[in-house]
Amino acid sequence: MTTTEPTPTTDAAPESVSGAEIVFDRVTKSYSSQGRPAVDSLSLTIPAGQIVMFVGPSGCGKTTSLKMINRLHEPTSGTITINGKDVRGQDPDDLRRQVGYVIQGGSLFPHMTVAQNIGLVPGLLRWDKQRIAERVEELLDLVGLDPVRYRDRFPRELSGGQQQRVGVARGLAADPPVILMDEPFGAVDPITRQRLQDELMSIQSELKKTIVCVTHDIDEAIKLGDRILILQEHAQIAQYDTPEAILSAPANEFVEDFVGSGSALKALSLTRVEEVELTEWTTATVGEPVGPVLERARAARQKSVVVLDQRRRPVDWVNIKALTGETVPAPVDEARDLHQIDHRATLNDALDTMLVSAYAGVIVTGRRDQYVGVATFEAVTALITARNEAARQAQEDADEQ
Ligand SMILES: Nc1ncnc2c1ncn2[C@@H]1O[C@H](COP(=O)(O)OP(=O)(O)OP(=O)(O)O)[C@@H](O)[C@H]1O
Repeated sequence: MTTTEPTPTTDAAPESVSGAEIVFDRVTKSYSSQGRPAVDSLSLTIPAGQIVMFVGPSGCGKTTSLKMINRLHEPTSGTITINGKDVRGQDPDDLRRQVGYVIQGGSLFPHMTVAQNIGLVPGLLRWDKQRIAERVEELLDLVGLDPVRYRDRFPRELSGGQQQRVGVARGLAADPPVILMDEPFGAVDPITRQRLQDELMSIQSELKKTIVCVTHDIDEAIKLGDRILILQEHAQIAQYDTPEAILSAPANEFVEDFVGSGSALKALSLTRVEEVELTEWTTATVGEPVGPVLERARAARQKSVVVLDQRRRPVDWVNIKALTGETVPAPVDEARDLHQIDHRATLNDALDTMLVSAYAGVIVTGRRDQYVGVATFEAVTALITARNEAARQAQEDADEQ
């Protein structure tokens, strides 16, 4: 066992970062006295405020490594520190305050309401009732669930994606600097998965936590990770780098195989919708008189309008012919899927979403799900063409040298 702890970081973290640095120093975990350890002397620094994705073949030690951070597993030797403090020396309550934990399906307690599930850790930390209630409201809002509608429901009354959102809210409840996620979006359909990934990125842009996330899905790792840790058997590091670096310069054959073919296509996962030139679609607010809305739509030569709620969140996308009343109505079917995407979603996501959208475009949202514009099919394909052309040109230049 090592006796020297890594020195705590002395650099003051930028104010906007609320995450903490995690350092693995020669961490080993043996499940039995025979054979090579599941995790064999892993050393790694996870920078404060970043998302680091753990990927690798089944059984390579991803989950074991993750669970040693919050002491669900104890290392056989080596140390893990969070902001310089050895996790093993810490009081379990302190550790819970510092480390949120989100797993597949949300793993909510079925006999507890949404509010009780989210308030669980704050309750253990003996926050008063009022403070817990306020925190629950705030978090439901953050993960895109209306507190009034959802706080008193039981998990069985929620869809898989909603349960997962509540799971994320629960992980964030005590405002921990570190969040651990184990296959958090593994159990939902592809579109919901994409939506949840977008939400996570949007939350992270506000909160700047340190997020360590285990996934089987290399595309998810490329999309979400500031850095990706690719592990081989016994948690040996094959490569630990940014998605861009891993795609453009895989460290060895193992990484090349793991990342797979179609790197050009994968590069689409690195391009964000915010880079697309968005179209300013005509918008209307629920309850607003219809007359001026129709005038605006006609002036813009558009046959449909995006309807927003009072907080500028899209709630409907309607043909102007449907606006026959005096005021803009609230949507009939509140649960209708608008196929909107977050501005940090990837071009791949945008194309997937367009395939199921009624219009040749998707609504793009920004902070707190607020409307920013519409990405049209033409604008997305124009950007893809431009990117491909630039990549081709770069390849030609490289070949010439
Ligand atoms: N509680 C345990 N007791 C004994 N062996 C274990 C235990 N947990 C994990 N292992 C073994 O340790 C190794 C690493 O397992 P781990 O779950 O960390 O891998 P993983 O990379 O997360 O795998 P997967 O992607 O399949 O979830 C595997 O060989 C596994 O069989």
